[in-house]
Amino acid sequence: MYVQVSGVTKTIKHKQVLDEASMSCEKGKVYGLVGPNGSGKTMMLRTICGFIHPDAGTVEVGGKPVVFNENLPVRMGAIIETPGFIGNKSAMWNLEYLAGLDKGWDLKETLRLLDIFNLYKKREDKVKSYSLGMRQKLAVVQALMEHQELVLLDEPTNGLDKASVGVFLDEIDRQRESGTTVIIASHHDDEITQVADAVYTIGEGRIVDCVERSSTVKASNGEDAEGVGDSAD
Ligand SMILES: Nc1ncnc2c1ncn2[C@@H]1O[C@H](COP(=O)(O)OP(=O)(O)OP(=O)(O)O)[C@@H](O)[C@H]1O
Repeated sequence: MYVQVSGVTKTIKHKQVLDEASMSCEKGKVYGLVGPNGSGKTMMLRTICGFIHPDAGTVEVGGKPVVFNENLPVRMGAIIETPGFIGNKSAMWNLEYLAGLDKGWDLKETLRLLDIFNLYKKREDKVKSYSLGMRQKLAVVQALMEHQELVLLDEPTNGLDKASVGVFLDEIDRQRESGTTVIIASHHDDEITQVADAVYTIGEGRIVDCVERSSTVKASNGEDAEGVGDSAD
């Protein structure tokens, strides 16, 4: 498995935000992560990034352990929480700045992504002049522009118009074809159903279900069961 989260438990300020949560993701597949507000979707993504230190359990990406503040997944792009762009600088400046010295950054790919999301002509405009949806699309461009192996997206279509959602879903298909593993946390079930190879459901910090598009259910504990919608535990 490319991503392996095993029995992660985390308590923050006396609240258990993850409760022995486990999920696994194959390379080159797209996963949905759904669940009610406060169920732990963002916490799960932060755990995979190595942004939180679990009280128990382990995370591995690409066969390497992810350790808080030490070993973070290297080939990873993400939108987690509100994307932080510098408003007084142009979109292009922000993308180049965030790309830093990463050898994976690809100008041609970045311009292609700006183009498909209708931002190409506005790439030299200051980000503070961008609308909410435009900023969100810029964040998607930033998460995808470096040919990452793993992309984690928290509510990536928030604020996007219908046409832009379509462009986004097509782009995720393209990412899958190029071998990227994508995990999308979302409340938009219709979009997730359309694009994901498998959908994990989280409730009160526990992964409670995993439904694969092939209609075979594979529980997070590794057991197989037949039929869509069966519980994972
Ligand atoms: N810094 C924090 N301190 C204490 N509790 C927190 C903190 N951050 C998140 N939580 C709690 O962790 C739980 C999981 O939050 P999380 O943000 O992962 O939920 P979510 O599923 O992403 O929700 P939403 O759909 O609203 O985005 C919630 O109960 C939330 O109140």
